[in-house]
Amino acid sequence: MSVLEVSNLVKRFGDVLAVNDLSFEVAPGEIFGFLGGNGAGKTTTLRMVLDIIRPTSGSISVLGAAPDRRQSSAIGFLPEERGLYAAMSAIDTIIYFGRLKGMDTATARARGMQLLERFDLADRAKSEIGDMSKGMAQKVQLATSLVNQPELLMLDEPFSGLDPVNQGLLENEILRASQRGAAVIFSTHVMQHAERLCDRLLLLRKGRKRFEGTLEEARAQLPAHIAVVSNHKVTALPGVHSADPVGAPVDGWQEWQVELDPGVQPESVLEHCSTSGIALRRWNEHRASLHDIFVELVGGEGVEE
Ligand SMILES: Nc1ncnc2c1ncn2[C@@H]1O[C@H](COP(=O)(O)OP(=O)(O)OP(=O)(O)O)[C@@H](O)[C@H]1O
Repeated sequence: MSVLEVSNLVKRFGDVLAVNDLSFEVAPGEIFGFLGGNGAGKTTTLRMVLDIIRPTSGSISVLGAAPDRRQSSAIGFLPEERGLYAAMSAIDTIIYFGRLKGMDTATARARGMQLLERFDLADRAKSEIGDMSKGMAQKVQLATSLVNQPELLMLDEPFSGLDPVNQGLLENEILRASQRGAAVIFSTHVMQHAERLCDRLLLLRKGRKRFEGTLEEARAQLPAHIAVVSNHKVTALPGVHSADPVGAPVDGWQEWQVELDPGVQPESVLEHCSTSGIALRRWNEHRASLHDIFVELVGGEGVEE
């Protein structure tokens, strides 16, 4: 059973079609990257899942039921707009959120302390949020979303504002939640995190789904590029879309930059060369990164290096 099922979801704000006929599912234990440029509709979708705003049409099922704030005991959410009570201590903040989600104080305190230890903040448990750095406060807020060991963890831009060490801590927490069986959805503009973590990803463009699948499936949408050195003209090989010579040949050996037809696997061209007796001296595949895929499928806006 899916933890989250979104079907033909539409959200209009006046003239703005923020979410346009969006459908997807997320299974237990799955890490699902929710990617798209600025204004693509990511936050709007997450807010509908949380029942903060209502869809114009379409349906959402969270843990087998329509969104309802009473489900909060099974959900963890890190909002894009961070904000906690400045005058409350870190541990009291986590306990407060744990209580809101139906936990007893002792369990919330024990889990809160475990999380603060993992986040390297145990010695700041009694510090007020207002006295903490932005990144520290963000880790406390992350702890509030994890304290109830949610079955559905939704993190809106969780990496922004964290230094590389804390980004690594966050990656570990995402993996840990998924290993525990939670479905994890996170939105990001930073493709490397999505590339490392996601089992599947969804690319959203102007409210519409542009792609959903694994990273490998996303890669298959783009033509493969290969650098090759051969004593043979490679332009006419089957599966080659274009081949441009690089520099002048040396002793009859020419370097080529080759683009294959979409969907053609580099191995099939390599196999053809070997069975046809075409000699190759060098063969380097350039695998498309998620950054390349994002720029190609969604457009360049809203992607960070
Ligand atoms: N409450 C609202 N009233 C009017 N328009 C809204 C409202 N909330 C969102 N929108 C519009 O809906 C569209 C989608 O916004 P949303 O915040 O969901 O995008 P996003 O993908 O989260 O973007 P970002 O990466 O910039 O956070 C935008 O055009 C935005 O202006």
